[in-house]
This record gives sequence, structure tokens and C-alpha cells, in this order.
Amino acid sequence: MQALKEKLDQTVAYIHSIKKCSPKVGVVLGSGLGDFVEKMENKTIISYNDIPHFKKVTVQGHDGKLILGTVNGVEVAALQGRFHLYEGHDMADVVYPIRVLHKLGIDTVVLTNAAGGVNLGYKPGDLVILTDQINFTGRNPLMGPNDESMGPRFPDMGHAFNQELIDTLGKVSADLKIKTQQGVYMGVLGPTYETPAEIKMFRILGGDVVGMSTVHEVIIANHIGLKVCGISCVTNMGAGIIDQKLKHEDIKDEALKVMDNFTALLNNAIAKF
Ligand SMILES: O=P(O)(O)O[C@@H]1C[C@H](O)[C@@H](CO)O1
Ligand code: HPA
Repeated sequence: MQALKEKLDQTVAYIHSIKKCSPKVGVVLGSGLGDFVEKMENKTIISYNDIPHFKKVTVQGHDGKLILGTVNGVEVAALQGRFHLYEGHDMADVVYPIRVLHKLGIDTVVLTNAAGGVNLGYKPGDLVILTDQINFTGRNPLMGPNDESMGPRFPDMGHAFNQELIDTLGKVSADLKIKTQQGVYMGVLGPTYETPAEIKMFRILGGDVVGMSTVHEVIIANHIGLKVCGISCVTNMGAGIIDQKLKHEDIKDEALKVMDNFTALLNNAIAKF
């Protein structure tokens, strides 16, 4: 098997052959949240299909493009779409884009997703600044031999989401009068949505939102020393809270409805990161 470092070198060499760049902030855009890139400036767009060692995107609402550009003068690399374990990808492929962003030079990553509301005080359309996570997938991307040059064998996860970034997001949302919540992301494998009993259990366990991504990206980003923050868009209430049949199409549409607030929050926060 080709060594990870060699693969990363090839991927980054390809990206630099299209555009020399040194982004400060990386953004991963979850289901239905890809339109964030509309407001980016000086854009270079690269399809995942052309990027060596990137997999194919299979989930609707994930365009599969890397957008290099600027946001309020800050150099940003935005990933329009991600890979999920439930698609059948290997864990190494799921977290590979985070490694690529790191190798491109970012020091901060913003992980975004569509999620179900578990906290009964939330409602669809809420933006949730993530304060912590529960990895309920039973899988960890750091299983296997550890490369000490990338990070420690036993990474501390006591501050997985960076407090300064959380504070900045909170302050920017208050200044913009955009209502946000703060809460804990419960990461599951999917692809089934939850049963009402599972949602009830997640609430008891301390989850505020539930989704099928993000937790492994957070682990890798912490391992390699990135500053991490996360925003969930509550696209639906978790199963059993209201009588609603969950469909991915509706989830995408719901995410689109909050795009203006989501973009304003993120654009203004990035300028202060
Ligand atoms: O990539 P994210 O976490 O935004 O995608 C969510 C979780 C599932 O992939 C899908 C379910 O509708 O949307
Ligand atoms: O209710 C949900 N459960 C899991 N993942 C999700 N992604 C959006 N909504 C949900």
C-alpha cells in the first residue's frame, strides 16, 4: 500500500499545479450547505474527480468540489461535500480531505453538517455551535500504528472544539443578531435515521444533535494539531419528537433555507479567526 505521506504529496502537488495557495482556514460543507461558496471571492474550483486519491461523492447535496478562494480577505479552502463511512468508504478515505487541508497549510478547520435535533429546545433551522462530541460509531480513525510525526498515540480530546473559536462564533452571531444554540454532536454510523428510542437514549446520554459524519474528522484534526470548530444545521427534529417521515431531500432543502444566516455567520467569523 502506498504510504500516506506519498499520497498526500501527490494530492497537494496536483492542487498546487492548478493554483498555488496557502489557505489559513479550511471549511467542510455538509449536506445542503455547499452554497456557502457562492460568496467566496477569487475562486478556483477543482472537482474531486480530478484530485488524486479523493474518492467519488455519492450523497446528494454534496457536490464534490474543492474551492480555493478568499472570504473577507482570508485565504480559505472549502470542501463542498464529504465522504461518509456509510457510503462504504474506508475510514482513511473519510478523513483524507482533512489531512489534505492540513498539508495545504490551514491552521483552523470549520466542520459543518446537517443534523437532527435531539435537544427538545431546538427547532429546525437552528444553527448549533458545537461545544463537544460523542463518537457513537464504535470506530476511531486513529486505530492502527501511530505516526508520531503526525501526532501523539493518545491524543487529548478534552478541548476537541477550540474554545476561542466557539467564543468568536458566539460573539459574531450575537453581533449579527443570528440566533444560535450551543450543543453536543452525537456521531452515528447511519445510513438509517434513528428510531425514536435511539433519539431518547441520545438525549439521556448528553447529545443535542445527531448526524452521520464529523466525529472522525474532529479526531483527525485534533491529532494533527488543527484548531477545530463545528456548526450543525438542525434540518429536522430527531425521530419521534414530531410526527415526520425523514427524507434526505427534505433535509437538503431545510439546510438551504438557513443558507443566508449560515453564510453570514461563517464569513464574519472567519475574518476574526
Ligand atoms: O455530511 P452531513 O453530516 O451534513 O450529512 C448528513 C448526514 C447524512 O449524511 C445525511 C442524512 O440526510 O445528511
Ligand atoms: O435526524 C438525523 N439523524 C442523523 N443524521 C441526520 N442528518 C440530518 N438529519 C439527521
